[in-house]
Amino acid sequence: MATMICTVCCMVSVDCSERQCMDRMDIDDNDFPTPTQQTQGARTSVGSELVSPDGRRHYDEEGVRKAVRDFLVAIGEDPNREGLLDTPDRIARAGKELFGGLYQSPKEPLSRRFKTDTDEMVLVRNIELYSVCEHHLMPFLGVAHIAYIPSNGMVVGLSKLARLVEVYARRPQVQERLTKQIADALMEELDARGCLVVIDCEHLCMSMRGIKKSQARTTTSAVRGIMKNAATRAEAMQLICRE
Ligand SMILES: Nc1nc2c(ncn2[C@@H]2O[C@H](COP(=O)(O)OP(=O)(O)OP(=O)(O)O)[C@@H](O)[C@H]2O)c(=O)[nH]1
Ligand SMILES: [Zn+2]
Repeated sequence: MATMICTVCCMVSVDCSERQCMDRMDIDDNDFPTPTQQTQGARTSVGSELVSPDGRRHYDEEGVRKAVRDFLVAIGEDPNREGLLDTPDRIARAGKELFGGLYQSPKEPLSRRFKTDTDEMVLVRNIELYSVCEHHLMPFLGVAHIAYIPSNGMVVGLSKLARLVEVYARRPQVQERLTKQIADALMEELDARGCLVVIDCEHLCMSMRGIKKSQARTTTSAVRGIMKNAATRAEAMQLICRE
């Protein structure tokens, strides 16, 4: 029996259609490991290959497994002890989620537009965000707030804004670039008349190592188009900052 795998969210599921993922392909059930394979030590996962939108790079699961084994040896651990035996494979699979955005395009969430009869501001606040800082490969986490002003009434589903955040957060990142990329995608792919993106995060590389300032929060913003207008920007900021 054929199974559907979504090349957007990588979920193997019939539920995928409910997630409104747009780009799916048929694969064969035999491409997936059996339950037995999944629970064996030092296992090898067989699954969907992640390929970047331009087709130039793919996610090298075996390469990640080898690198993690080498890393464990380098820190003085024994990759063959029981607790670590599956770790290279776990990280190889986790990496597909954490860095899956490298294999997605902002076109995916933003292409399913629909028309409304208003060009007023749309704002989604407190979109949970987990990313990985490119300097230390440690998590940074917090929230994104996205406001935009549609043109000709063309909007996207609200969940697509959160999906857009995922596309750019699931990569080695710096917070400034993440903020800018989201704003640029809204202008280019959604053809918004203006947008404001505000991101507020804790960086674990500042909390659990180095300077160890766990209360520090970093806020970045990017403003584009007619949202640069002082009154419009102030309105958006007021809506974002309300309790
Ligand atoms: N601007 C910016 N800096 C970041 C981000 N994530 C991590 N950093 C910073 O990247 C910098 C890397 O500094 P380096 O001096 O190269 O590395 P380091 O010796 O580990 O630095 P310390 O964290 O100060 O110990 C640190 O100051 C981090 O706080 C980010 O999203 N944006
Ligand atoms: Zn860092």
